[in-house]
Amino acid sequence: MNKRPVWIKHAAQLATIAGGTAPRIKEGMSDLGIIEDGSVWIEDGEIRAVGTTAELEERYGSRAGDAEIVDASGRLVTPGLIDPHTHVVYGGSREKEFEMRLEGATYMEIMNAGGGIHATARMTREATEEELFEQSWKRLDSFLSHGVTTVEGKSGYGMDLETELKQLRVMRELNERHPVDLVPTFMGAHAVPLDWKGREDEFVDLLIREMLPKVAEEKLAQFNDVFCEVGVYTPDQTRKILEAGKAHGLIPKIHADEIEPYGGAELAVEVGAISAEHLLKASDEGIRKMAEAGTIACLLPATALFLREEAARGRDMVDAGVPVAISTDCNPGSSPTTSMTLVMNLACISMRMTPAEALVAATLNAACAIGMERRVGSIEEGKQADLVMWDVRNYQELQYLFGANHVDKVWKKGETVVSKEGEIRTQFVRA
Ligand SMILES: N=CN[C@@H](CCC(=O)O)C(=O)O
Ligand SMILES: [Zn+2]
Repeated sequence: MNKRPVWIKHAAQLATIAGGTAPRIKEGMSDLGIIEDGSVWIEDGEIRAVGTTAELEERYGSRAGDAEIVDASGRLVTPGLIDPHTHVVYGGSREKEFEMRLEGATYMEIMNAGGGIHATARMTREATEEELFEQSWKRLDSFLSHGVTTVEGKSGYGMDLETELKQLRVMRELNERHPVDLVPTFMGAHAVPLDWKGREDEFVDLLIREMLPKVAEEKLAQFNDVFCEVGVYTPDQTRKILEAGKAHGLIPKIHADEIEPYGGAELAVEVGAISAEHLLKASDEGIRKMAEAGTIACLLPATALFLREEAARGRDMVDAGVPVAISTDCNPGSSPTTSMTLVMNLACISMRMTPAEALVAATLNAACAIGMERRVGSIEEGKQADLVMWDVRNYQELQYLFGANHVDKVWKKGETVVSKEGEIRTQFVRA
């Protein structure tokens, strides 16, 4: 824990996103609570005060000598970004499938032939806990370097009790030892294991009978997710798994309407899911129901890009009143990226969300999608001091200068965990 307070001063724009813990909808998604010449006082890992630099001078000026002072002149400061949907703990890599897809194979063809999720499951089963820990640690470092301070992670590359528990235990240890907060989700129903093909209902029963109770007993997950998709789990099987999870205190999430329209958005509402993920093919009725119920749409535009699919209808969802969050979906098959900045850029470019909406979707609404809204997602007194200073002047520039990493500094619980000062060593000399 940083013993000295940190005083961030003179931010050109401090995007606080302050004002309540409910997910933002409609115009609320454009309200960034910007303070110009903004200032934040951080102490004991918490945000203690937020205001203009002049206001904080009055309150803390006498203590300036005790503090580490950070001059944020000309820069944007935001809450740490939050990634509410990842498959960050996995073994191996699938770059050959990427090539196969470019040569014409589809994602589902590769998976049905025993590749895809099954290939990663084989590599994850073979990996030791130490190997998974080390590989995933590096990915969490990469998230941090992109300004992401909280990440959700799913199991699902085992689909047998032993490997599911192994993935979840690795996540627990990462959460304890890595600065990033890692929020765990059980996803034993990520695919139908190859040796259970044709006996899907029996596998669902096994998952409910053996896996869910063990995961719950060891308190290894907060959420329960299912890949509800044509050729994977039907809506009925999904409902059964999620209802059983609820009885163990696990909150439902659904990979819904990703490849084919399948009533996944409607089912998310019916089972009281906190969020529905993907939604590329969600129906108008599903979107309407999600808006009515306040179910969060977790949209994954980098996945759509990487699979060369049309992105979800982010603009329509925001306009319909659905609370929208965005995420990398970091995984080895459909989105091997850790860049939430790219995801924000794509939210604007592929889904016609505005720069402000994209930032809310990657902070407060993302926090709400994983039940972390009381601790993170905005810059407010009492919240965890997770912040990013960006080398851009305003929030529009962050989305406009796309494809680059503009992170300058990242604080996690008040500690500097990324600092790019002096990283580039060229020297500009005017001719
Ligand atoms: N669609 C299902 N699951 C993951 C992909 C997992 C993989 O291909 O390894 C997703 O969310 O995109
Ligand atoms: Zn996913």
